[in-house]
Amino acid sequence: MSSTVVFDSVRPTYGDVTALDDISVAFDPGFNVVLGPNGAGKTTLFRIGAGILPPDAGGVTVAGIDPFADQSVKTRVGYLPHGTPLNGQLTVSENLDYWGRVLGLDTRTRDARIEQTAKTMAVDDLLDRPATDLSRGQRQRVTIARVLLGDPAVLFLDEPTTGLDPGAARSLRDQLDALAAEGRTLCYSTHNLYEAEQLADELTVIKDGTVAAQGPKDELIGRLRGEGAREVYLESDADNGTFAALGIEARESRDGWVVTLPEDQSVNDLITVLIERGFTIERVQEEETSLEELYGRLTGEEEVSSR
Ligand SMILES: Nc1ncnc2c1ncn2[C@@H]1O[C@H](COP(=O)(O)OP(=O)(O)OP(=O)(O)O)[C@@H](O)[C@H]1O
Repeated sequence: MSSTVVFDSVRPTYGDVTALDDISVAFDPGFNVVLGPNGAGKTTLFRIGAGILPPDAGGVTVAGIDPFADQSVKTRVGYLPHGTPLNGQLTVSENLDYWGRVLGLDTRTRDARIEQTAKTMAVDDLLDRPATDLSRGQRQRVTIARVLLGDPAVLFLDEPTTGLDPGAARSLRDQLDALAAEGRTLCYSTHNLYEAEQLADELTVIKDGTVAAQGPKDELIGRLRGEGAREVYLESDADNGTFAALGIEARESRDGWVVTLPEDQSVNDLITVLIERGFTIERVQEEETSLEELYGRLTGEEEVSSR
């Protein structure tokens, strides 16, 4: 069964604030990274998908079912809110057991799932520790083990690596990557463009309650690369007069030229013209367009990216 999540023209409001403006967007199995400035509407979208916040208009389906009409959503969909607390008075195992009860799992299933998810998230050696003793990274792994208890096909994870040190964040990302590779649908919000670039199969950028862009990560960045003027380094014996005659801005750099290609001109066209005029081209290097640049163009904002 496909575990695709489909939002169809959803419009949630908080009082007179319209958090999302008739958004239609779908998330397929794999790693879906959702980016957007503070207040863009990411958390709101996840809360709707998890069947927690009913929209005022529009609808959502998870694997074809309406999460607001069908209680099986509790085990089909896992939701990790930003800054999820654990009960510090209880051990890790008791926290997981409590959540298993909330999900309605029977004792045998609960025990089996606790053992399995604790292993998956590498917290099996922490089961008897009081939750209050855990480091932030350990706590975050336990909360994700908790989200996995119902064996959900769809996971909404709201900024799960915020506040983790680089090592803890990396190991958590590796574990989440493995979950996506199993065929689950991970919807993952972050403000960290480095991890978005590392993890995403599909990128969605939300701005002011609308979808500014969505697509496979490489395709989105590639699309941007084809837009606007861009710089290309050419190692060539061509001279400035030639570039000027072609109407192309160029400045000398190292053993060649940095040329600014207009939007409507391809590198191949330029190379062809230069070769026709008898010049040699030793090397061509196009500027890489980064996700940071894409994000900046789509949202008009600079995002802080912490590695
Ligand atoms: N409980 C609430 N009551 C009133 N307005 C809210 C509430 N929750 C969110 N909003 C508003 O809805 C909009 C979307 O907020 P949301 O939390 O979904 O954004 P976000 O993209 O997750 O932001 P962040 O990156 O800061 O977590 C914002 O304008 C926010 O102020």
